[in-house]
Amino acid sequence: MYGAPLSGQAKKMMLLGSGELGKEVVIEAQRLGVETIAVDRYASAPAMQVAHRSYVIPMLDGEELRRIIEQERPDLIVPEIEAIATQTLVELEREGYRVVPTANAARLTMDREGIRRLASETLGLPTAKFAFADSLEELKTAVAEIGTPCVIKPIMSSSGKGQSVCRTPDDVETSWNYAMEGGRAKKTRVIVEEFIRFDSEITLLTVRSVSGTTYCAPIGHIQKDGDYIESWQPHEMSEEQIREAERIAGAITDALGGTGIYGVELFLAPDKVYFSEVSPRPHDTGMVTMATQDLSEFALHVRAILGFPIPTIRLLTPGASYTLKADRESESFRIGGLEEALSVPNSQVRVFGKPETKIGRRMAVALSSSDDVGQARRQAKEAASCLRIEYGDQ
Ligand SMILES: Nc1ncnc2c1ncn2[C@@H]1O[C@H](COP(=O)(O)OP(=O)(O)OP(=O)(O)O)[C@@H](O)[C@H]1O
Ligand SMILES: NCC(=O)N[C@@H]1O[C@H](COP(=O)([O-])[O-])[C@@H](O)[C@H]1O
Ligand SMILES: [Mg+2]
Repeated sequence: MYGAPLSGQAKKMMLLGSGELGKEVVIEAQRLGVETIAVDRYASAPAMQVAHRSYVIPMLDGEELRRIIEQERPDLIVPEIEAIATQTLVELEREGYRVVPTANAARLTMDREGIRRLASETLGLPTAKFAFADSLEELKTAVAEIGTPCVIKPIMSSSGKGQSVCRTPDDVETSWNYAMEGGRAKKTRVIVEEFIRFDSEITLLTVRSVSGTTYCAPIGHIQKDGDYIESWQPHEMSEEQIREAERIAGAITDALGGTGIYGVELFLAPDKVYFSEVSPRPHDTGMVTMATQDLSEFALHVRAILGFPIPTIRLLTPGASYTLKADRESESFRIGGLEEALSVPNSQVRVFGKPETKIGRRMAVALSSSDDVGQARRQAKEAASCLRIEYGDQ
């Protein structure tokens, strides 16, 4: 039971991170009458544009984070990005605040080392071989140990930032420099992973709620430079692959605990399913669920974290998503081509409303449905290709 937003008796949800995924979480929370507060490192972030109010703070600054949380006293603290002062969240949770799904899940997934050691060393889940390095010299040793090709990533980064494939020992220095430029926090540590030659990769959205653990239909996706371009649902898998994927997703989400949606990323190789990483929150590739499921991944997250039941999740139709990315840095731009994009059958568009473009920044997504997943993919790609960014000085 809770009162109306802004009445003083409302259920208050604070989002830490206010991108495109948070925007949809806020919309779903508001549908259930929740008061929403959006926080991020920059003004006019997508979720801020739809939340009841917002704050701009450096998200890795524990004191600032504590200051606004103590000022607002939210019922639910909902991390939406990884780069947050998660140690402060752990302390606040101890003091009685609710962090979604748990402060420990946010802490462990904030850096690749925490989650990889949990998955591989504690739970014994199958992963690529990995090693860590804190300097160029250490990296050379780690690459020699893992072998080439291998993938090098800052331990704190997302959407492929600072990630590269190191094909020969001569590439190590280039990869190191690239990781140092792309990391999100001032950390120099990197992970080196064996390069997995997978047939396909999926996100298995896993929902933990009072109704138990439920798996959505697998989402296939294609990534370029470590960032997602295209996703579709359902992805065709054998019974055996589905069983193994659910076993892995069940094990990692049980270990992280709490309630909410998790995006479990898996590589499907001919004879093996590999755990790659997990988001303790809605997943970018899961935006497709806005076109395919009766409850999108955002609706599921909100329902689960509010403690409401989720008796069933229905896949209503196959569908696909395709992203629009900027190719320049600008504060003066317009997004056009919506009329053409929306002329594609069974297609929708989400324009995120980000205030600035950056090279490779995701600005919008096209969503399509069809009885045939291949057709849905073609439609989403066509709709996205109609969208264009016109820069102010053009
Ligand atoms: N060990 C690997 N072998 C082969 N490909 C890999 C490996 N690690 C990552 N990749 C490729 O790079 C993509 C991005 O990697 P990863 O998910 O670790 O990065 P990220 O920055 O956390 O991305 P996001 O935030 O979008 O999840 C993967 O989805 C996969 O396509
Ligand atoms: N792979 C993670 C992911 O997609 N996260 C989503 O992107 C936003 C950051 O975008 P930005 O870098 O364009 O500000 C995050 O806030 C989240 O919504
Ligand atoms: Mg990933």
